[in-house]
Amino acid sequence: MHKTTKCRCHKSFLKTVLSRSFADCKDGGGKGLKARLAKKIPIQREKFLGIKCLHGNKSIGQITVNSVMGGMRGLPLLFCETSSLDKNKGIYYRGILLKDACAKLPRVKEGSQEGTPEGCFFLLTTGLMPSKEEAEEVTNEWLKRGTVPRYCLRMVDSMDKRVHPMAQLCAACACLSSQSKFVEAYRKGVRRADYWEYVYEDSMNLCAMLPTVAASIYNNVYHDGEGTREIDPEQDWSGNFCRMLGLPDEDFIDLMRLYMILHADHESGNVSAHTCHLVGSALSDPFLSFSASMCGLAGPLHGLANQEVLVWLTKLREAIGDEPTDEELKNFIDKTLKGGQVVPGYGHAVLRDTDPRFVLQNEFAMKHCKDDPGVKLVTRLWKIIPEVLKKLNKVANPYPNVDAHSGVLLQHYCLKELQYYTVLFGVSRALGVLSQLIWSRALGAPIERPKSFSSSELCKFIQEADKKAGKNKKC
Ligand SMILES: CC(=O)SCCNC(=O)CCNC(=O)[C@H](O)C(C)(C)COP(=O)(O)OP(=O)(O)OC[C@H]1O[C@@H](n2cnc3c(N)ncnc32)[C@H](O)[C@@H]1OP(=O)(O)O
Ligand SMILES: O=C([O-])CC(=O)C(=O)O
Repeated sequence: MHKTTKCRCHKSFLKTVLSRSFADCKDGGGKGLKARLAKKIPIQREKFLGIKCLHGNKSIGQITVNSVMGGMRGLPLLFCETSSLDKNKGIYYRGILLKDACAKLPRVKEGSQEGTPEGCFFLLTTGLMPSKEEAEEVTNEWLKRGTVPRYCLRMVDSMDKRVHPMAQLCAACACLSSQSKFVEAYRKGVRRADYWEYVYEDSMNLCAMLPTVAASIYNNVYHDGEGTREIDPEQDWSGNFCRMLGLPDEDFIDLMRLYMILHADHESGNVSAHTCHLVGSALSDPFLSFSASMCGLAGPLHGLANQEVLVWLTKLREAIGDEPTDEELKNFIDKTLKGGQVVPGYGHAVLRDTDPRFVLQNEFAMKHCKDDPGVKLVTRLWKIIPEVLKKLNKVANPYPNVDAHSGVLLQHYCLKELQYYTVLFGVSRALGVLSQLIWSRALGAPIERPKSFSSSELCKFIQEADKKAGKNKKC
């Protein structure tokens, strides 16, 4: 928000601005992703400013003691242009239900049955469904920008194999910060209104480089550094990534395209997106902001849950085999719960039904590998685990989330190394959190800094509120 322009807004002008919808400017301006953004950003900036000037004092929620002590769950607090989560229907990318977005994204590669993550990035950033040519343009941009600087690869190559692949990803992305165009421009005193252009450049470069960085981590940890780092200009982003992982099977590349689209964005309150936004709000560059975001994704209650699911399924299969009875499954789940552990891949902070990202992966599995024992087991557990969790009478959402399915699909296509799975999630999440970061800088979002309370301050607050309400209890 630009303070100097705040007071000069004319109400009638602002009202006109607010009546325009984001999709109104379909022509988008010049060709290419950046030109389209350059055309849209001033319009959205006026709208953002207009909302703040005209309605800034309106209340849209209430803060309770639970909000402060309960992880801010459910508080309507954050701004997010790229996607929005409905607790029952799941995520909408730019107003389009994920399932429909997957269906509509253009199929770019001949023979491919899935859209491309590059097209998804175009959708998330511009708010427009790309044509085939526009999705291809992003692919070509990323092919041009994909070379990773030697010093970064040298650092990755020097990592001990015992360092978790997610810790390696965080380190590699932080080290790329020295490439930042944003840092360079900031040092030269670039105008605040132009920050977004440099954040855009960094974000495009980071997305382009991620497959090589991620595949190098994989090959170093699991294949003694064997494997190519060459980018093939005939392949798209996912094709190159799979080739570098040594898994060039066409169906697997299609799975990766789908996977990268499904895991990209989940509005801005989840741990990885919020972290990227928070760190970016201090004007840390996109490489550092993304690195911080990945530190959050690496937690077992968030992205690492997909690794935990496979660990849990492996233990289950070792204990009761590939085709256990329902009773045996229920007993195994009970044992997990009695051991004080959560059932990984189940539950969600916001969703209250089966995660559509789980369903979309299951649909892929039914098409390509329905007889795989892991897939069959995950499909059966989808019915059984909720029955058990419901009986606890405390789990807000007993249904599977995105992480409950991905592992068995990766196993089917021979990507067996569980500790690597969250890196794939991270590569995908870059598309969403970096799109959000471009928009945060484009709209001039300020530094994030909520107020905190100590327990005695909270008690004082409660006593005062009780006094006002005529009660007189001690905290
Ligand atoms: C990409 C993603 O991040 S999707 C989420 C991935 N994470 C997982 O799959 C891990 C397993 N799930 C969980 O731990 C939780 O469901 C979370 C972290 C996702 C959400 O947490 P919350 O919003 O606190 O869930 P909720 O309000 O339902 O929690 C209420 C209680 O149910 C428990 N609970 C929630 N989910 C589960 C589960 N899958 N298994 C067992 N218990 C659970 C909580 O631990 C909590 O118990 P407590 O009161 O004794 O502390
Ligand atoms: O929305 C959340 O809190 C977690 C999640 O599913 C995601 O980030 O994909």
